[in-house]
Amino acid sequence: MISVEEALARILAAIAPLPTVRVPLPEALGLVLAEDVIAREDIPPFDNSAMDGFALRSQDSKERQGQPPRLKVTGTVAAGYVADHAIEPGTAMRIMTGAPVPPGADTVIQVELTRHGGPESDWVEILQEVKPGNNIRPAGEDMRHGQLILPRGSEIGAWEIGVLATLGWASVPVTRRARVAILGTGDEVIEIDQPLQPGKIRNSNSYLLEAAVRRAGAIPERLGVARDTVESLREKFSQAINADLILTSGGVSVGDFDLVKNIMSEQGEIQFWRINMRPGKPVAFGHIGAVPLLGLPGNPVSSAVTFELFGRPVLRKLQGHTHLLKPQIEVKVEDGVQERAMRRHYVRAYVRWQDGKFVARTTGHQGSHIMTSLLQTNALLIVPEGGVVVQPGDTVQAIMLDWPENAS
Ligand SMILES: Nc1nc2c(c(=O)[nH]1)N[C@H]1C(S)=C(S)[C@@H](COP(=O)(O)OP(=O)(O)OC[C@H]3O[C@@H](n4cnc5c(N)ncnc54)[C@H](O)[C@@H]3O)O[C@H]1N2
Ligand code: MOO
Repeated sequence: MISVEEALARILAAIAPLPTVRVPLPEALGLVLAEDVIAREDIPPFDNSAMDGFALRSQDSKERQGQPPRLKVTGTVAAGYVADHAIEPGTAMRIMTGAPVPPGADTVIQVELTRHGGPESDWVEILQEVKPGNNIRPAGEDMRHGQLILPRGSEIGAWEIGVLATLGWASVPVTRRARVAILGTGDEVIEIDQPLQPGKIRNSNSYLLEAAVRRAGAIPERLGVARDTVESLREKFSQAINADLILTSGGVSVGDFDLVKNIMSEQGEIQFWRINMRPGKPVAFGHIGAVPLLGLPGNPVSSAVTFELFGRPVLRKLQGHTHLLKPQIEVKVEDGVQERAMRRHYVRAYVRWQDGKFVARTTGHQGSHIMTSLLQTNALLIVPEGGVVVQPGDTVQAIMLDWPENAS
């Protein structure tokens, strides 16, 4: 049996990022930029007003003999339009937020600091002296033509989409999404819309994995369930040949019908199987032809947990991410973990912030068949190898499943 760290390192070493494609900007959410984004113009593109008010020359805002200066209003510049004349000494123009500053003006005073005769008024009194540049957002203040704005490798979130839209990137070069073939195995496993029969259980793993794959930004394809025969598995694997990753569940342990490993040796190679962890000991990794295959255990909780620990980082690496792993923090375990495991134990828990600390409560019975132990889980507590008991109030490391992956 190898350690979790060694397994992860060996799996990731066998994975390379997928090719680059160009996608429409809205579809780039969650993907990784494949080229540097360099501004091809200044942003803002022109000097513009930060306030609704009046554009004027700052000299004209100075008091005269204790009186506020009174200027002639020569027109209005609305956002989206350009003034058709310049500001001359002693004049001002009404200006709206976002409108280009007219030539001749070097400052803007907000409307609240003026007195005027209404929207059509041809005069305005300036009630406060304003400095040059006041309320003017200069061209290029945000981004300069030629400036590197987002380096390749950046993850595209909603805010990056906003920046790219600002620069007019209607389509974006990204590392493409991974296609993932998902295969259940086992004669006992039936489809979820079938009535239960003696000895049978529903194929929950394929659905859980499909959702988890989609949440990781990849494209899942469920191939159904292979019977416990070499022929059935061969037939299913032949459908997965164009995938970027094959995920199986079940059939990787030592039972008489655990045949996934046999097919891996027949059609590719097994790099390893069995990891010193609970749940999830019989994880297998290798290839079918050139396609990497991650064989997850059949027990549903084992399959869910090992997907988070190995499958998700694989998908992130395939999709060009450099931050692969969820952050770990120290938490205080309110209820403790009494179940002893000789393997490293990943205990499902809910972590909350309370009185200045992270506090965890486990989700109850931790058997690898207890689906309900996955509910209300937002963290995996790491109980070290060797049968360690965690007493109530003890501190352990927790992997925060809902937090974004770390720089690592
Ligand atoms: N003699 C040994 N037996 C077992 C060992 C061992 O070391 N020696 N390891 C146990 C552990 S730990 C695990 S985990 C399981 C993993 O076995 P497999 O990955 O080969 O999975 P199966 O035997 O096919 O199934 C295990 C369990 O999961 C249920 N299952 C399978 N597929 C699905 C599915 N798609 N949806 C829902 N549930 C599924 C299946 O019915 C079994 O109950 O092996 C132990 N045995
Ligand atoms: O590794 Mo198994 O996943 O303990 O149930």
